[in-house]
Amino acid sequence: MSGRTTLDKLWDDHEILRREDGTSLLWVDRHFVHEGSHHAFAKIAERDMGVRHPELTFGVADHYVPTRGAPRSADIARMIATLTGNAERHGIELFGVKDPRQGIVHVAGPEQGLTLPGLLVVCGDSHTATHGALGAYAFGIGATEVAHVLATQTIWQKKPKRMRLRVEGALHPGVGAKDIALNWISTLGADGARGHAIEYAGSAVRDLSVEGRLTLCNLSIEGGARSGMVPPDAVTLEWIAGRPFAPEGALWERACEAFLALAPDADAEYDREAVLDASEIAPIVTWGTSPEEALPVTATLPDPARAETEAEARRISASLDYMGLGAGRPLAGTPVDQIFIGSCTNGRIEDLRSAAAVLKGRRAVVPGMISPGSSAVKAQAEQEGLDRIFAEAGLDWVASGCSMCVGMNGDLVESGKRCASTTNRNFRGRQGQGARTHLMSPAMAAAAAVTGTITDARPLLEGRS
Ligand SMILES: CC(C)[C@H](C(=O)O)[C@@H](O)C(=O)O
Ligand code: SF4
Repeated sequence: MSGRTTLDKLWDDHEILRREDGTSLLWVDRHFVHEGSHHAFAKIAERDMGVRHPELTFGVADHYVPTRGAPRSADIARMIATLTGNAERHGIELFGVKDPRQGIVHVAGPEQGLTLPGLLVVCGDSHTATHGALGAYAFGIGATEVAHVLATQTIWQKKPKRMRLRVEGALHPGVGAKDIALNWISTLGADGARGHAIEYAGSAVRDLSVEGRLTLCNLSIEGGARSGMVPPDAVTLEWIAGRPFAPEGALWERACEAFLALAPDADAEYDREAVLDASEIAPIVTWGTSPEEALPVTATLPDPARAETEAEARRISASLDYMGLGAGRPLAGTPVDQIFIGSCTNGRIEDLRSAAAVLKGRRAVVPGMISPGSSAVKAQAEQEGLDRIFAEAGLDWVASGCSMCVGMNGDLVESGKRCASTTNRNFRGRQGQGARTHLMSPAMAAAAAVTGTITDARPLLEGRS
């Protein structure tokens, strides 16, 4: 028998039983809920069921929280109140609007030490793969499954195929985790990793900070993967040590041993392998309406006339049309109307530092909003004086939440406006009806702010940290 991958180890540790059809019942160690989980609470209420393990479930207000002042409408306020009510009713600890631990679930969970290596983590949210950056097996689930987890603390799953994505070599300065992710998604396609759990490996991944790994795993789902994971190493342990919910003392020592044992065995076999050369990755920007429609900032836009098939030509035309872009023109230099920095993809402290490195001493020529991924990130950024750099650049520094990533709190991009955004989805209407979204890294969004166009951030970073 060959050795086990990290996924194999986590799967074996959580499998309670396997049905004849190959579906397994898995134990859930950590369950996160947010405002959107209200359907699931309603489902268990209908059947008069309680929450089986409220101490293993944590609630976070994120999708609907106001980033300025009070909620914009009674409906929005009700979404937050419903979460609060459900948490109280079932004895679930909640990081509510005013709690200093509040944040986007995929930022706050890891930050509080609730996401640990070896845990099976679920949430009714597609970007739950983010938590895999710490060596957890984490995936998003639907409302019926959320109800099942609330009622039983278990979930039925078919084991995904195992894929290893190695990124070897060193990234150039000004290129980061977001660029690695958009690079592989544009190469393999938005469906490229379907049915697979990705384990990220290679020297460029090992060299990433945990923040970078969280960004990388966050985008796994945009390439069709069920989950993304970085096997725990010394970087992981150092990042987790001392966080509020992390094990302490002798327990921590024992935990570290167990965490490191989750690395794949040397002879582990994967169903699929892919390799990227880090030195070939440039800052990437999306031009279309799917994260796979992405190109290096130095490239020219595609031309439907040069497409290989008619279907592809139609798809390119439709995307260019929606985005209001001309075929074959350079991507750099495209004027933007506004920028947004934040979200569970790029709202962490390092993201804000890299945006600040570009913005320091410069003025934005278009409006923009910066929403930290959590209240703790906000406090840290303010302690470092990043908020002053943003304010001096003329950008709005607001409270933490999902905000303009999806606009559920009312932070929307107007129809026809073009937004340089550090988020993870550029679907039609994602940031508002008719809104045009270009996904990019925080440094690139900052560069767009100071030039008013899609711009290579690298020259603006020269001589800066
Ligand atoms: C609203 C929520 C359930 C949704 C998701 O599942 O991902 C959101 O977070 C998103 O990013 O589109
Ligand atoms: S920040 Fe965006 S992607 Fe992340 S959970 Fe919120 S809405 Fe979803």
